[in-house]
Amino acid sequence: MQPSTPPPYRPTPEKNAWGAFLVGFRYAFSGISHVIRTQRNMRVHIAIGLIAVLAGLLLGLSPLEFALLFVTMICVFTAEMFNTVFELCVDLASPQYHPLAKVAKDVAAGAVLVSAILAVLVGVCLFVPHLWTLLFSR
Ligand SMILES: Nc1ncnc2c1ncn2[C@@H]1O[C@H](COP(=O)(O)OP(=O)(O)OP(=O)(O)O)[C@@H](O)[C@H]1O
Repeated sequence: MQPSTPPPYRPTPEKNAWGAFLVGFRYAFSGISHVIRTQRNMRVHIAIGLIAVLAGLLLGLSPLEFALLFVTMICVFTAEMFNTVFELCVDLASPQYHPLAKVAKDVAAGAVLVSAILAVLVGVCLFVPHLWTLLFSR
């Protein structure tokens, strides 16, 4: 028996521009929720981000320092989200083992690692001076 091919994707047309705009948000939130539910690493990134924000509040980071912290956090979150996109696309295109599939997934995972290293470096630059002042200045 021939495997049945799924029907082609046809987006449902929205009645008006506002409807299309709001539906776009719904899809985007559904994507964010999917990554949080399915990716343990994403939950770890969020937890570390929240701890960093809390530490920033306690140590009195400046607005500019907070801006840098938020930019760095979003870099890590988006890297993890794109990593998930690549994993899903690779699994869709190549469910069997393929050397190119391996390279694609490894590079995507490498991008998350690079962004996480950046976050650690930024964290050190932001927090160490404040901790230093707190601990050693009288
Ligand atoms: N189709 C494939 N062909 C070749 N190698 C693959 C394939 N799928 C996965 N791999 C290899 O296995 C590794 C882990 O892949 P997997 O899809 O399990 O990602 P993961 O990092 O474990 O995902 P998650 O973030 O969901 O934990 C990839 O980095 C890649 O080296």
